[in-house]
Amino acid sequence: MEGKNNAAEGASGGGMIMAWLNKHHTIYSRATRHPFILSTRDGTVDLSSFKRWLEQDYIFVREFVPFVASVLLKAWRESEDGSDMEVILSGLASLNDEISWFKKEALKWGVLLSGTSPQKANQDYCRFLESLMSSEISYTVAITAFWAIEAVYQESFSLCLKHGSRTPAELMETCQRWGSDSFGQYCHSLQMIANKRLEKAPDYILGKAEEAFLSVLEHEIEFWNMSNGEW
Ligand SMILES: Cc1ncc(CO)c(N)n1
Repeated sequence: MEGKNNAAEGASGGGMIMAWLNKHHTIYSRATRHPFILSTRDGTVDLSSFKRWLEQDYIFVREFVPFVASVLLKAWRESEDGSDMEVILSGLASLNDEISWFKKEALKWGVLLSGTSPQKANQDYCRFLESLMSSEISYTVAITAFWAIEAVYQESFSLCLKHGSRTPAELMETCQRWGSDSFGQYCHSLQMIANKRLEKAPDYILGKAEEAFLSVLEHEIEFWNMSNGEW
């Protein structure tokens, strides 16, 4: 029988992704416990870093939309499971809300979004996203990268909401956007989809998916570095 395990495995966080998270624990922690996040949690974050992050992430999210659309298209073409599309579509829909949120937040901080250009780390990350949009990249690799991109933000910002954190009140909305339980649920659904695909994937696809996962982590670290003004 096929599909005997998914619910149980997902619930225990098993599968290939859990294996990778263990294997690549060090770099994963560098992406999810970056000094930028730790200083947000401790309330010592430099507000000019936060503003730089806000301005740059707005540019990133606009580029992220066509990437997610490309994953949706691949799901439609390659997945037999109709529920994959619904999860990806919900992600795409929430990006619409997110873009409005960035504009509102920028206004609050006096950050001008119209005249800004992407810094190098952002450009590199966006170029990487573009490479994943190619029709030559399989759904399995694309959904794995998509999960990783969302998971890094979830894991990072949820740290700033944990008991005992001293996140400044004016940064709470940002942390809740990605650190909330509902965003966590969504990431969990993406993880289950990715695991289900990886389970059936041939070795060469597994290799490419692992490589994409690691590239996401490297780009995320560079993105935080850039926000902190270290470039
Ligand atoms: C750089 C970056 N990574 C991940 C996310 C999550 O959507 C984001 N908004 N920005």
